[in-house]
Amino acid sequence: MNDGLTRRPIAVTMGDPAGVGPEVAARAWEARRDHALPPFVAIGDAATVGAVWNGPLVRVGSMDEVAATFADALPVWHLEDSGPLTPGAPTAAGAACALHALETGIGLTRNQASAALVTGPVSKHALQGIGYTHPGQTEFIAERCGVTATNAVMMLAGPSLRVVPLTVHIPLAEVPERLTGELIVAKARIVARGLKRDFGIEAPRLAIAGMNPHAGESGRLGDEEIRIIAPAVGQLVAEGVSIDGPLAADALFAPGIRDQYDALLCPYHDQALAPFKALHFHDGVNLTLGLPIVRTSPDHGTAFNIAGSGRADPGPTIAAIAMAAKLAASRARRCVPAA
Ligand SMILES: NC(=O)C1=CN([C@@H]2O[C@H](COP(=O)(O)OP(=O)(O)OC[C@H]3O[C@@H](n4cnc5c(N)ncnc54)[C@H](O)[C@@H]3O)[C@@H](O)[C@H]2O)C=CC1
Ligand SMILES: NCC(=O)COP(=O)(O)O
Repeated sequence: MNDGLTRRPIAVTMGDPAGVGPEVAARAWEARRDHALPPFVAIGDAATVGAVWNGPLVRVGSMDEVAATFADALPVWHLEDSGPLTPGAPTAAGAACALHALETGIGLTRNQASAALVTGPVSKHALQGIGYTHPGQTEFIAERCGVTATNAVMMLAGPSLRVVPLTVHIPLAEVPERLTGELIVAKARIVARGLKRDFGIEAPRLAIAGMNPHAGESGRLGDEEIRIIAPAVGQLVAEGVSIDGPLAADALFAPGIRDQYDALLCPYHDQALAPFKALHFHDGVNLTLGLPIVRTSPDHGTAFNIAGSGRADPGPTIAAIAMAAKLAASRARRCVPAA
């Protein structure tokens, strides 16, 4: 990474102040040399880091300051006092701070002050309590970038597996009506493009899981595979996308089968994320394809049950920062336009 664009620091939001976000950001900084992490700035309430971590931190207000201080202290872009803090006990003021941090991180990355955005874990429930209407951070970032929610594609990526939930934060009962051919085609195209542009895979191989047991058993166990998934696969193949399926989801994740593909597309959230976390809970990254900016996130939530106890593993945050830097460098090398 030796050009001006990739030397820009990375913006890391700390998420909900009562969650593990502040401590994993701080512990990622501690691991900066071991993992060759680029300079990054933690965005949120500086007091929340101080409450759970004894290391050196410095308040900054510009990316030049981040670059100048990162070697010796964790740079913190302090936004506001988020009120009395009890780790594990979210508050409305904390949710407001998390949202402010997200807005700030998006702004810094959209205007190219930072090379990439890494978002810390938020409580969707706490955010909704202050009027936030998006299902997650992905859709909010997409909206701020002028991208529709369908075209902002969640991917979970680890060293040995990439998965894409085609529907995300909706009740399971709504999956059959929300899983449409248009959705599958739109997301699969973005995944294929993202694997090429961000991961350098020239001919990506995709597979899509069936929604029902045994991929519907020829219609006996459900007909979404016949009505919706197979025609979408046919359209994608006709367009030149390499995609197999619908395949029985239980076997798709078996070693030797999953390894044949660069990404596995799954009709619903847990179908993708449960096997992914079984393999990559400690080094998995959530990233968003289809955006004009690079955005990654650790693959876990606020972990209120262990916040402040020192037990939170910073591994996923370290992986998210490292992947953000890699993707930003890859886009800079390829001179990918901001669109
Ligand atoms: N990217 C994001 O902002 C995400 C936010 N969430 C939100 O987080 C909240 C809690 O969700 P949960 O389903 O309980 O998931 P969670 O990931 O917060 O916790 C699930 C289990 O994993 C453990 N865990 C999580 N991160 C860990 C870490 N770094 N080291 C060690 N153990 C860890 C927790 O202690 C808990 O036992 C919800 O409000 C949810 O919306 C959930 C997933 C992602
Ligand atoms: N389960 C993944 C998750 O909750 C991440 O959502 P987002 O906040 O990144 O949209």
